[in-house]
Amino acid sequence: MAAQLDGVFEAELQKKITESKVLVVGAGGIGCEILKNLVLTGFTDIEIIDLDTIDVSNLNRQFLFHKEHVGKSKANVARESALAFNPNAKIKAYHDSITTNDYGVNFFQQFSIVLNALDNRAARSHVNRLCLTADVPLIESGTAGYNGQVELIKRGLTSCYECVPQPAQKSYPGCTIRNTPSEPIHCIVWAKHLFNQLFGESNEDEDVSPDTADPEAGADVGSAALEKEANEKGNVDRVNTRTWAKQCEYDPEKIFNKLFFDDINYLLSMSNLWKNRTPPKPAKWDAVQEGDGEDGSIVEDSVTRDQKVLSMAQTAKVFGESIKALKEAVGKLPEGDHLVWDKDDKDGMDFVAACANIRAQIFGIPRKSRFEIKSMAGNIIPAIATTNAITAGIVVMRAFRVLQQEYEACKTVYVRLRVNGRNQFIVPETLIIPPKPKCYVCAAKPEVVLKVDTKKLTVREFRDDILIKALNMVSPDVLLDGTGTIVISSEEDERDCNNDKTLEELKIVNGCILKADDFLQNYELSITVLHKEAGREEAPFEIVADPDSLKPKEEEEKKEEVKPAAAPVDDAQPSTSKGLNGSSSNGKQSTTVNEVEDDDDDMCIIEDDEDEKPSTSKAAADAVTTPGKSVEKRKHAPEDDEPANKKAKVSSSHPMDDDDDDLVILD
Ligand SMILES: Nc1ncnc2c1ncn2[C@@H]1O[C@H](COP(=O)(O)OP(=O)(O)OP(=O)(O)O)[C@@H](O)[C@H]1O
Ligand SMILES: [Zn+2]
Repeated sequence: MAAQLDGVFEAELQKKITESKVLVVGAGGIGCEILKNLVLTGFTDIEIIDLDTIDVSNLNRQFLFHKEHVGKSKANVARESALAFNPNAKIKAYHDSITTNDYGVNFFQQFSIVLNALDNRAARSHVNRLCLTADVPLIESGTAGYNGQVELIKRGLTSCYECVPQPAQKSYPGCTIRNTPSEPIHCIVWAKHLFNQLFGESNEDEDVSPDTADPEAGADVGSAALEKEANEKGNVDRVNTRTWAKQCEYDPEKIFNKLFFDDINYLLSMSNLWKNRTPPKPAKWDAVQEGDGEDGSIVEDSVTRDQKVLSMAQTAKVFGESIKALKEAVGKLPEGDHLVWDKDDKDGMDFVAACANIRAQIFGIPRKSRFEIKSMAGNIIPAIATTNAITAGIVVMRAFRVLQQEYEACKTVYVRLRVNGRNQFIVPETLIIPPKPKCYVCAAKPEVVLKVDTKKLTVREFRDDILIKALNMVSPDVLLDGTGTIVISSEEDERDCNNDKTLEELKIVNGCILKADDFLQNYELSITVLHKEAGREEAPFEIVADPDSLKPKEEEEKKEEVKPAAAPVDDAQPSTSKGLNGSSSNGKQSTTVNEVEDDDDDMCIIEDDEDEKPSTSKAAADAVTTPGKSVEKRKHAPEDDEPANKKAKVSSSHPMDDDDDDLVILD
């Protein structure tokens, strides 16, 4: 590699590049560029993960992929193509989602640096949290059209991805969507919801039926209308939309007439809604088919079909065809499974475009071409290959700085379409933005690492033996981070059904993070779970924590002052993995704990080095205390036990004016 030639990079950087191990998350527009840059600059130990397969629409900018790769795993093909640049590189590809439990804290800890090239918040937040917990620097990047951004996220130094809440995606009031649409986007959102009701994962909030609770309609107007209609016709049995559609075998005519005639008539009966609005005009399948003199021919040419606003008769045909195709697709799935709407899936897109346009016509809203609807439905801002390339270039330049621990040079960078007053189109922030003290993700809060056999420990044992007995909580609530699943609730009975399940059964496995909150004591803990198979002789759990950050058990505090210190663990054993154990409620004790005279101790806490707060499993433990006590520290960390990767201190007084970040500041 050119970059490995002497003189291209300074020797020290070259060495760091060769020795580092990098994870790239996402092999799309930015990910492909990053991978190529890494390989060309001499990185040789790289892992890349992407859950997706290659789509034709990716080929214009994701240049590691070609026509023959369509349908194949992005991560695998990106690996193969990048190896052509440097066959000596070691690249491991995962065709998987980074959010699955296989990629926990242990997985992240192997890397010197993580480079995000993702396209969604959920995955970004997930990687953000894992990198913070694993204390691995993360370079986050993103582009939207001509704009790009590269940002370093480093625990304790910079703000994290979630320090500032991301603006919520625009949402529309349910009543507007269900009852009174006035813009094309309202009809598009309704059509996407309808897709989910009929074929996808239905969600009560996304019901597409007229909304009788609309405050504008006035009390009971809707339900009165419904009763009247039901009495007259005897057929308005509002069963679940999917059940109803299945019952009528997804007959396009019946679905059309229900959605666009019956439901619209029903809306009309809510007369308050139309006092100051143009009322909708119900449409009947037969009448629309006839086309009222319109062109009703099927448009074969896909470009025209995409770009032209079709006639209503043509739209009705697309509606019918797409329902047939989607019915077939859903029929092939196992019972209970559902389709997922994707703008790139022809039938799903046809269905949404057709339904949105039919509804728009009924409400007197301008109809749109399929192409326009696709952009709006997929929230699409066209991806620009050059922005991705520039952004990925900055990502890798930032990676060099991080490897050299020159964090203060890693200010966030923005890529812009037009130059600013200083003639820059690649614009760095003036400061490193520090963590937000109240950030619920990265603000320093007590962290605990729990090593436990997740296949055996039950939720009840976790609550009673670990949270209550060992960590001194009183009435904890516990959430699984990332998914938000409630594992333990302080509300009586709310989650009792979980009690006899193992942690693994609740998807709490290696690397998961639990947020435990005991609001009675204003006591919050972040618990990183590490799975360990406990041998018969071993205690079932082990906790690594900074005892200063744990709440003492108040009444016991005094009583235990005279209690003997913890087990005489050999001072030369600073390891977290030896000799410091807990015991389960069944009273089985580990060998080490047996040495404690007063062996009603449930566990020993391994305390992190004070300077290394907030603690992580990475920090070497250096003292032992007994549980429940307000922590008598026995400091015995020999100097050479300091973790090698102690945080680099960042000097805020570092003179920035001579910043030689040659790539980024273009004056
Ligand atoms: N949870 C995840 N785990 C792994 N990869 C992910 C995850 N979420 C998203 N990705 C990947 O991140 C990449 C983001 O790339 P990009 O923004 O170019 O998206 P794209 O889907 O390739 O393009 P477009 O959205 O413009 O059609 C995609 O390849 C996507 O599959
Ligand atoms: Zn934060």
